[in-house]
Amino acid sequence: MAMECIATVPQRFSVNKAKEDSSIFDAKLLNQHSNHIPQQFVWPDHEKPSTDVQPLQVPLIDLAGFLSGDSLLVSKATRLVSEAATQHGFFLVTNHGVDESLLSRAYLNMDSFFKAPASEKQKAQRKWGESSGYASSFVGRFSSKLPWKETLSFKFSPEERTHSQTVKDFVSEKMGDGYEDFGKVYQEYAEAMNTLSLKIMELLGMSLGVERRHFREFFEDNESIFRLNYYPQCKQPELALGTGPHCDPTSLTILHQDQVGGLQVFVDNKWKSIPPNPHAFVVNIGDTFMALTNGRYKSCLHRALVNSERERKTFAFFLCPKGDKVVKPPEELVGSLMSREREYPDFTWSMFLEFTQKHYRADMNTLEAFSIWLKSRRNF
Ligand SMILES: C=C1C[C@]23C[C@H]1CC[C@H]2[C@]1(C)CCC[C@@](C)(C(=O)O)[C@H]1[C@@H]3C(=O)O
Ligand SMILES: O=C(O)CCC(=O)C(=O)O
Ligand SMILES: [Fe+2]
Repeated sequence: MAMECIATVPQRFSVNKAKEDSSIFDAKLLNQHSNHIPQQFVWPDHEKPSTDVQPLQVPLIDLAGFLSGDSLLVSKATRLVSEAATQHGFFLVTNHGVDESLLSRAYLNMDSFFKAPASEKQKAQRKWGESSGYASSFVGRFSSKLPWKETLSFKFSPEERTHSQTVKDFVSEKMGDGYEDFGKVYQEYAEAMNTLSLKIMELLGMSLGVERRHFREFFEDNESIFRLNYYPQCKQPELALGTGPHCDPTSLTILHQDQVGGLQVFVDNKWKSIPPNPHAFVVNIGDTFMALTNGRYKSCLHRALVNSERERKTFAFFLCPKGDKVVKPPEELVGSLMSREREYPDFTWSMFLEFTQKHYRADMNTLEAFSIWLKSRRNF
């Protein structure tokens, strides 16, 4: 069984809520001036990367086959998704309809941003408590176990709902002239992820035996997060982590990884790798969707390693419901039919997101810690 997200002691944010000082983490400087990484980036022994890691057997779902309506292909896709989502929450999607040239433009633009001077990147500096903007290793947000990465995160809502291009507008507002193409390519990428995620929601709905449109309609007016993960080379990769062990608090993650590799999932008490496949997206269930299925589909522990030879780049699209929507499972997944009592309280994504941005560093226990926090607030 995979290590699904369960309860223990919550982690706290560092006391210092001052503006993040991203100048402390400049990997180029760190890599040039020392053979040792700063102590804040060294993880405890029990969390350091392990070496002898086997690949996880993850099903490859043919999305076009599912959408074709061919009954054999539909039943194969729903069976594979149901098995994977029940066990460890990860599956691969191919024949996804996302244009390969869009992917290559997205990788090219990523290089140009993350290789720019810190002063340029800081134009989009993420503010404390905000989920969008540029952040380098979250210096100032956390005081230890810092991830060896820089990130640029955007809020995304479908244009037909907001009548605005949220990603493109963010780039033009924060970065100004010279970033028109940059904003355009990531607006297009986020829109492609939105389309793909709603198709996957149809597949998930059918695999759970609920109405095909149930979850698609729940997420149509989503308020999602699109994040670029840039993992610089690291001189001591055996001591560091690009992204620490966690379950995604969001609903569904659609990840594209470059050819470097480093994503691992904790299944059957062992870390297992998900090797790169340029033609497929890695899809995983998040905490919020686990709650929407009353615990039937699992949000599981995963992490990202770094290496000393090559930088690593990934795109993570985190599908999230509209912030004020109540997250509760459909009747079919609760009560006598399924003989399952409610696993989690009703909540809204905006409260859960605020919990992860202001009170609790997402790890393997986020949803349980949030449930406890919610109950304590509701008792007052
Ligand atoms: C809602 C979110 C919080 C994080 C980004 C999205 C989904 C994944 C979360 C995260 C990646 C889990 C590991 C810790 C974290 C702090 C990180 O390493 O980036 C998390 C993100 C965040 O809080 O910014
Ligand atoms: O970059 C990766 O391989 C995984 C990143 C991740 O899990 C995340 O950003 O939530
Ligand atoms: Fe993740």
